[in-house]
Amino acid sequence: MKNCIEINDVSWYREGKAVLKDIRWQVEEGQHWAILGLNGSGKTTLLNLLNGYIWPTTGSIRVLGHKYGEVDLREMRKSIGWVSSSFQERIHGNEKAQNLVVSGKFASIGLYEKPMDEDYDRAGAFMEQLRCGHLKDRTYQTCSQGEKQKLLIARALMASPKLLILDEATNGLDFISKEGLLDSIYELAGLPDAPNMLYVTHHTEEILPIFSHSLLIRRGEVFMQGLTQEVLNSKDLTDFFEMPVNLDWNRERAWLSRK
Ligand SMILES: Nc1ncnc2c1ncn2[C@@H]1O[C@H](COP(=O)(O)OP(=O)(O)OP(=O)(O)O)[C@@H](O)[C@H]1O
Repeated sequence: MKNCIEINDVSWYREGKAVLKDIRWQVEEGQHWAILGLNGSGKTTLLNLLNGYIWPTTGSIRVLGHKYGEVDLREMRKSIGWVSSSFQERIHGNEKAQNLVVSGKFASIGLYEKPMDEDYDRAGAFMEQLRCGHLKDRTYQTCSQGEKQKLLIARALMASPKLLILDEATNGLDFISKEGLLDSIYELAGLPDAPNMLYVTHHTEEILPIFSHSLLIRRGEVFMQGLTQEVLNSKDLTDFFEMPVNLDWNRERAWLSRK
């Protein structure tokens, strides 16, 4: 089995302290992982390393078979989709939803190259898949938070990424919108040529059964990693959060409450 991600003994220091320390993590091709960590634990730093926006102080990184340092990162990033709610602020509000999605093919914000009819057809198909096809002629700024997230995922899919990072994708969504988005993410995993997905979240109950593995990060270090069903349990999460918690599995999702 080939590895999609190999992070070997990676540390990243800033201001004399380790923001990430001795990270060892491997994601096999075809696996989908959840990444769980408290605020400031180092998740965004890890994603920045994966995308080559920052460089490890020590250790090595290999993504999709390419060792960082020996590969053109701009080319690499075309294979990595990163959907983050913070990215929403960088979108021109008066962009038409359909054009925003199509622009994902060129991995740029705004349309600079002339798309072809088939690009619009593909964009339309992804929008249908994510149940936001009806928005195609709407401007981005008139879409709700949940609709914007779906458009950004459709946009990321246009580049046919091999790795898709969903970074706090449900931020600001109400219950119905959140569950709708989770349904769409679940369905994405079932598509032929589905990308490997990483799902970064603060909420255990959002970790769908497709995320077979989980990585728990605490204070810049890997606290635990492995099969989600094994990693997510009351005892280990009590240690992880340093607060007594109960974890109940219901409909293959892990619901956390305070003891
Ligand atoms: N360039 C930097 N210089 C100094 N400290 C940094 C730098 N970047 C991140 N940090 C610190 O490293 C820690 C981890 O930050 P990071 O953004 O990776 O956390 P996170 O897990 O993504 O948090 P959140 O869930 O709140 O987004 C934080 O304490 C942050 O202040």
